[in-house]
Amino acid sequence: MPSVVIAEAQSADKKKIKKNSEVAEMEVEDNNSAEKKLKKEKKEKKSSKKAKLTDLDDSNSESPVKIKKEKKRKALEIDDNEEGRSDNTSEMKKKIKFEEEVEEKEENPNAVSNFRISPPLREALKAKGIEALFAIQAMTFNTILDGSDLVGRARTGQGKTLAFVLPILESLTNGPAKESRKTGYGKAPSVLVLLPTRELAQQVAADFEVYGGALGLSCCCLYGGSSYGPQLNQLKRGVDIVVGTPGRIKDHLESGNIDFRSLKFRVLDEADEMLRMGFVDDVELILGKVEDSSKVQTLLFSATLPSWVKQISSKFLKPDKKTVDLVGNEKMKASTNVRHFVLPCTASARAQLIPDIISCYGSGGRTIIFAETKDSVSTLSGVLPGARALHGDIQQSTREVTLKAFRSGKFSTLVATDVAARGLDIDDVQLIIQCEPPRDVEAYIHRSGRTGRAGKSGVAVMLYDPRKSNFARIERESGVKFERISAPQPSDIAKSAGVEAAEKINEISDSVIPVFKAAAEELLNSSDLTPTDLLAKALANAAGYTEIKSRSLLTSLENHVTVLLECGRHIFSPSYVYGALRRFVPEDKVESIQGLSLTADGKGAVFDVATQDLDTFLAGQGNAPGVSLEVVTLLPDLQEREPLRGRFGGGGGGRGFSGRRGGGRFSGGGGRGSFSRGGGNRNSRW
Ligand SMILES: Nc1ncnc2c1ncn2[C@@H]1O[C@H](COP(=O)(O)OP(=O)(O)OP(=O)(O)O)[C@@H](O)[C@H]1O
Repeated sequence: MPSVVIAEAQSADKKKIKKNSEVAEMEVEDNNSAEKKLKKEKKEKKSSKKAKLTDLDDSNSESPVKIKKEKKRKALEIDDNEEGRSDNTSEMKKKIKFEEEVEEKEENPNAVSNFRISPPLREALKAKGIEALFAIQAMTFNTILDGSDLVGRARTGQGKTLAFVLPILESLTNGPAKESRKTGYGKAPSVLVLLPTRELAQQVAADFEVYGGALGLSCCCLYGGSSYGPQLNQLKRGVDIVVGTPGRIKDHLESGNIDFRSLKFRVLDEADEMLRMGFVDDVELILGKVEDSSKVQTLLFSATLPSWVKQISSKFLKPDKKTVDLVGNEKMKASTNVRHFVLPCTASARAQLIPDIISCYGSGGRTIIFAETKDSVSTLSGVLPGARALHGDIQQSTREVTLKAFRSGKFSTLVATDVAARGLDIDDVQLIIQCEPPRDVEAYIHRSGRTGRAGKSGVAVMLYDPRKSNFARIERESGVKFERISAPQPSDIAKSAGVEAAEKINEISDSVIPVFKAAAEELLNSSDLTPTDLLAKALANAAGYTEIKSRSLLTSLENHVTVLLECGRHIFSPSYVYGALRRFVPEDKVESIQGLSLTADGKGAVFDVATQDLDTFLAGQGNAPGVSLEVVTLLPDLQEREPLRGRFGGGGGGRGFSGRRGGGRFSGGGGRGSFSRGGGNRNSRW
């Protein structure tokens, strides 16, 4: 049988789901001979987010299409019966309501009412504002409810959690798992969900509590860093669903606190991350504890599917498992609801620059900043006004308080390690800032996926140090086409702050005038400035500005400008530029330039110079025939840099590239070996 994979071609305002057999890397075979590839095209109206569906397998279930046709037929029947009885108002009302329902369903085949979702669950969804399923949910619902193992893949923020929560709950209460499900005091769990981080486990458990609670099902969350007692009590009383992180679940298993004999479902969410975090053995041990896996349905959901997922899925999922892949071979792997920017910035300029990026791109919402190490998270959160830190060394209870406060809007800037990159779903995160390119493309996809969720839009800004970072690989592998931007200039930000301050002046009560008038007159009389200039200063003061500094384009340093050097011939190496500068600029000034980069056309080089040294550079050029220097306000296209090769080594004795790249970015230890989930190493990443 051919493999069946559903891929989604998604654009900002249109989703198209199509069959794509090339994507079938996963060797997922659909052995159902009655498999129907039901292509369903639905014209999009009004807003954009309705997906075109290809039903995977509706051979023995009521498909949305069937339901819709049935309802339409019934509506027409009522129509016929109603002829000549137009005075029967209650019947008429019924008819109108019914027709409205039919219309709604025709308009959106993913309407919740088109699925086998029972009324209490429907109500619970409605209370959360969910009236229709997202594509990944619609495409997996019947498959899961009808008993298949499944690998599900969709971009970040597309609703993978409910894609397994809803059919599992229906199966336990109204579907195949209902009969054999254990009930009563001390019942063993029917569902096990494994997640890589504590925060994620709590988030998924909260969904099970809300929606499972509506059906009378109980859930407990088992994660490290919290006391065993309450978890043990819950397990003893009996729960339907266990959600947790591998380490703690393993501990409970080994202590004999959990019994898997009644298990009906096991779910691996963000399984790639569990392996990356060193949970491989724990995960395999836990999954292996299920004695008869033929009686258990296994589901694996992820936003990214690196090749090793094949191993896990072929080891633990049944051979006739299905795959629903809404990303597939699509070039763009990251969220398409997000605008992706890159901005050159050195580590030392970050703290100055980030508040301005937030002003420009934060849209007044929440911002998450990702830094590579716990140390840099602590440092940055300490210097950014109103920011708080989240990383693996912070006590669990504090982590929970911090996240809760962030969710509830008590503060709006969270600085975190990758502990917050996966799965976290926080409302109104408008902006993601990454302090440097992450080491792998998956991390980029997950970090930037904390915004632009559930159909909303967002912005992701990735900072990079032009001397040592290279984002070409991330761009290539994620399919993201980065928009290159320069640092927001303080003058631009101050301008908009000035407009706001001026607006506020109009709101100030006239009662202040008599009190401040004498001081105002005194100021006018004693100053050489015009009233307008004085008022401008007053506005600056009100907006919190005492001076305006310029910011360079390459390193985003304040009080630096970016200079373009050309010499009428091709420039092959930075050392040539250093050599040229030494002909007319003192050595210490040459040493002080920052971010030297060659232009893409090879005809020039750009570098940042301290504003106070600019005159020395410009005046000196007269002594070097053929060399021209010019301050630029727009960065030209630059040559890409391979950070780890010695291409720019040597530097002609100047402050060359090689000297600065010494320690590399991750001094805490290279490669995957540096991941530590136990904490302790302040340079480690979690
Ligand atoms: N059918 C729906 N209608 C409206 N909102 C929904 C629907 N399904 C899920 N959501 C909301 O969408 C958001 C994202 O869902 P979820 O966290 O499951 O995404 P995800 O695909 O798991 O993302 P990630 O890969 O980042 O973990 C959540 O806030 C969720 O409540």
